[in-house]
Amino acid sequence: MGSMMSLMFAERGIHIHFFDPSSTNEQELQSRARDANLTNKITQHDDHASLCSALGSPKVFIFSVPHGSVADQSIDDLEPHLDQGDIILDGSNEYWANTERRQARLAPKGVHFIGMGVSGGYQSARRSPSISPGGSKEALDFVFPFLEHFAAKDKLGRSCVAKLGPGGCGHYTKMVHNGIEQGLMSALCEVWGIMNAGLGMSFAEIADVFESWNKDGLLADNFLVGIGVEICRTKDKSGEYVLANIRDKVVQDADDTEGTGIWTVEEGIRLHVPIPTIAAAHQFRVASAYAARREAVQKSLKDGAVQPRAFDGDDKVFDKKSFLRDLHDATIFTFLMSFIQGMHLLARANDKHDWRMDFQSVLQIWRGGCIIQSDKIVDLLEQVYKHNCDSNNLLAHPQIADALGKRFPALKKVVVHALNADCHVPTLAASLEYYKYSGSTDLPTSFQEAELDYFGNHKYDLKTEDPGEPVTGKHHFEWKPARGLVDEKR
Ligand SMILES: NC(=O)C1=CN([C@@H]2O[C@H](COP(=O)(O)OP(=O)(O)OC[C@H]3O[C@@H](n4cnc5c(N)ncnc54)[C@H](OP(=O)(O)O)[C@@H]3O)[C@@H](O)[C@H]2O)C=CC1
Ligand SMILES: O=C(CO)[C@H](O)[C@H](O)COP(=O)(O)O
Repeated sequence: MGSMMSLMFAERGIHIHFFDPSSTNEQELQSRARDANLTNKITQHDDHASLCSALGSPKVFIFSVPHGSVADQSIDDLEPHLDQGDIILDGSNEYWANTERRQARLAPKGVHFIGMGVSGGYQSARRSPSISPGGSKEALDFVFPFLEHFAAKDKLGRSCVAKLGPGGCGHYTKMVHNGIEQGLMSALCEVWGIMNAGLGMSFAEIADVFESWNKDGLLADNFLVGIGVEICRTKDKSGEYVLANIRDKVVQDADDTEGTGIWTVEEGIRLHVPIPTIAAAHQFRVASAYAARREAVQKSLKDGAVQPRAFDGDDKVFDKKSFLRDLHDATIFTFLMSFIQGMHLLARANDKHDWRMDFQSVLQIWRGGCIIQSDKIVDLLEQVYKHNCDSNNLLAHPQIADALGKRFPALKKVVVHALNADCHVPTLAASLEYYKYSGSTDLPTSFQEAELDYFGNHKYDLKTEDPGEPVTGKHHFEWKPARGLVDEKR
């Protein structure tokens, strides 16, 4: 990412000075710079002192490093050379609280630290990524014209960057982006699995379906659907589909390369915001990482493996064309749920930390250059935020209720068929249940509340009372008095 951004800046006239502790990385960037005829715009430095002495004032740095201690180490190394007014833009995927800790560390020196989410993978980093910066107003004002110039542009030519607010809100927004990303990717792989195993469709046929989805309706121009078409069509030199040989193993959470999905789920739990679609997607891919364990379980199953099968039923009963329409609706439903849950989390964090973010700006950042680009879904959400919505409860908005309500029967049909054929639908099913329980006023949790009161005196609300806020109820029933040995002798 770092070398791609360096090339992008250099290509547009900015002289880049860089440092990387790995000589292999340095040589790679030099070689790419030579290929792009940019060597006069890119200068390598062998230590931080040399790097800093080459820069003007204020010095502006961009980090693109693994999350965790690397940024702390880099700050340790830079600190002796930093002056008041210098700005560090951390373009890594970093935990928002680490960003705030670094801001607090550098503030007494008058050095600004901006948590700057960068999205779109290395292809976007090379051309123009989607950028979500958060930090001090002074530093954001200073770098904004520069970021605006380099950020991705949407269809109307507007930049996909905004001054999001103070503290760690920029990295928080990028974290939520990646949580949503996991929800979308899971939904898409689940419907791909249903088409492939359940409906027996070839990769080429699935590509055609994804292509049609990418042209019209709420999935039009969706980035992940678009690259899905190419993935389903790409063959290697031997003429085999590349996808056909890829193991079902997503490891970047399990090996700690990436933390954003983990932090999103943790934040959902910490802030009491239900994000079941995102959490299910995350758990699914974490489970997928343990391929050897899955094989061991499969061997131990007495009745054979639980593997996805072709759907039963003859063609007269099962209309494939109409089922593909249902799959389309189920995908939209689950995509929408990923966005809604992500936005609920952001709204809660925004309230808690008093970041005063503008959610329309967040949506604008996601319009171009990033992985969750879903222009039509963002159009819908933008309308919702324009018209007086409760940002903590988007499901109650009439336009969201309409978009989900009319697709719910299709999602239900897809999940039922998938369950019957043992196809995998963790996020589709989680979205379905979330919809059901979020809109129900008759949950079986009354029984759970009774059990809690029975054994723990946890108290409850009465049905006749106002639904109220999530605070402890006023009522306790003495279901069974606590009795000791003394009581038994009586
Ligand atoms: N890949 C992607 O699609 C995206 C990645 N990101 C984020 O961008 C950041 C970079 O990702 P990516 O480019 O994929 O990862 P890479 O591993 O390719 O790059 C990370 C770079 O940091 C260097 N590094 C490691 N340790 C240190 C250190 N102690 N001091 C200085 N540099 C160090 C690495 O060197 P070495 O190779 O020697 O370890 C490498 O050059 C990450 O935070 C990632 O989450 C954000 C958006 C998209
Ligand atoms: O940040 C990114 C895109 O926006 C990176 O591609 C990242 O590797 C995605 O990781 P994950 O799916 O684990 O969140």
